[in-house]
Amino acid sequence: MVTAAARKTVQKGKLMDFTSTVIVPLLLGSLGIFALFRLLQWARTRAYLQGAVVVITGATSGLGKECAKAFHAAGSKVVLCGRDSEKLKELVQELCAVKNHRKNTHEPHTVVFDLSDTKTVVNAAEEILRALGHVDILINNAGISFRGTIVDTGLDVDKKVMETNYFGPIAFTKALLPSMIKRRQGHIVAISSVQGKISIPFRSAYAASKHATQAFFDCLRAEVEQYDIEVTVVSPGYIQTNLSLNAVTADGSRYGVMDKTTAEGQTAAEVAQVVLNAVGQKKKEVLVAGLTPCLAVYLRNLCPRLFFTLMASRAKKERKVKGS
Ligand SMILES: NC(=O)C1=CN([C@@H]2O[C@H](COP(=O)(O)OP(=O)(O)OC[C@H]3O[C@@H](n4cnc5c(N)ncnc54)[C@H](OP(=O)(O)O)[C@@H]3O)[C@@H](O)[C@H]2O)C=CC1
Ligand SMILES: CCCCCCCCCCCCCCCC(=O)OCC(=O)COP(=O)(O)O
Repeated sequence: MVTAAARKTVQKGKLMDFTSTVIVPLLLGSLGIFALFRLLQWARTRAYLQGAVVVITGATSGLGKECAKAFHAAGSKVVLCGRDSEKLKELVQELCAVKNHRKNTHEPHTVVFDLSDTKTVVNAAEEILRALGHVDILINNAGISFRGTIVDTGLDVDKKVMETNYFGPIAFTKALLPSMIKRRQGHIVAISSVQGKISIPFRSAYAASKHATQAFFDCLRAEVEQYDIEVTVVSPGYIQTNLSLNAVTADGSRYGVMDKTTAEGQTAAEVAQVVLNAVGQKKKEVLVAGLTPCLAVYLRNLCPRLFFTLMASRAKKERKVKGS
């Protein structure tokens, strides 16, 4: 007669057998496949970026500066664009100082121009093509933000934000696109924002420019697929940069406040790494934000009425705080 204790021992033994013959090999196998997949992804990204000509706008600070460091370290030939030649020179020195420790890095190029002046944008694109022959990856990163009520904001301010965040980047993209089409090769990145997908009060010009960016680059992606040109739209949430400090206000003056949300955002280096991986993996779009902004994006699409109510109450609260 088999006792209950003996039956239990047999069952335990079978379970251990099953664990060691099925579950453990399955787990190890999955882990191995995952590690191999990540290794292949890493190797593909490295091969894609090594020696690639990568043009980055707004390289003088924040996310653009960190992208410059990340792509330079990955072995790309970075072309740093900005308005301030001194800041660009300092960045080149910083990158070249790191170069001594790393193989396969290239001396960065710099191009000085203002994105809000379309003529200089086209000249800059020509200058880059003359100097380097082609562009593999264009990262449209530069931008400014805005704080103000719609009723108080002059149209010149709306235009300034649109010129910098929308018309400048699209003019630059259009100027470089024919050479990419000719080579049937290229990758265009637009740094948009969560506010390219949802609009929050007192950011009208900024949210409008980012919605326009999203729309333009979505159209572009579809139109250039036949030439094997990639388009990646990156939509970050708050990043610890000078964006809010440099934001323009209703009368065109500088906002000059480091918002708490910005100060508590992700680091620019973290987001730059996400941009680099998204490029390497040829992602079509990436939302790089915390849970609340991501939920807000879904809410806007799935339950717009609730989203609009939340935004109206946010506007009311913000007005009360400012006493206006
Ligand atoms: N910080 C955040 O919370 C978020 C930022 N983003 C986006 O990230 C991008 C980078 O911004 P971020 O790094 O945060 O902000 P920063 O203010 O730190 O950097 C903005 C960059 O854009 C450049 N720039 C501004 N205006 C012009 C112009 N007219 N012509 C040429 N360059 C110009 C600035 O140059 P200069 O040094 O000369 O001023 C600077 O290099 C922007 O597109 C922004 O909308 C998206 C989501 C969140
Ligand atoms: C089911 C629960 C849903 C919860 C939804 C709550 C909705 C709350 C709104 C949250 C708004 C988040 C806004 C995020 C905006 C953002 O990340 O923008 C990034 C920027 O571009 C920052 O620029 P700014 O100049 O505005 O600092």
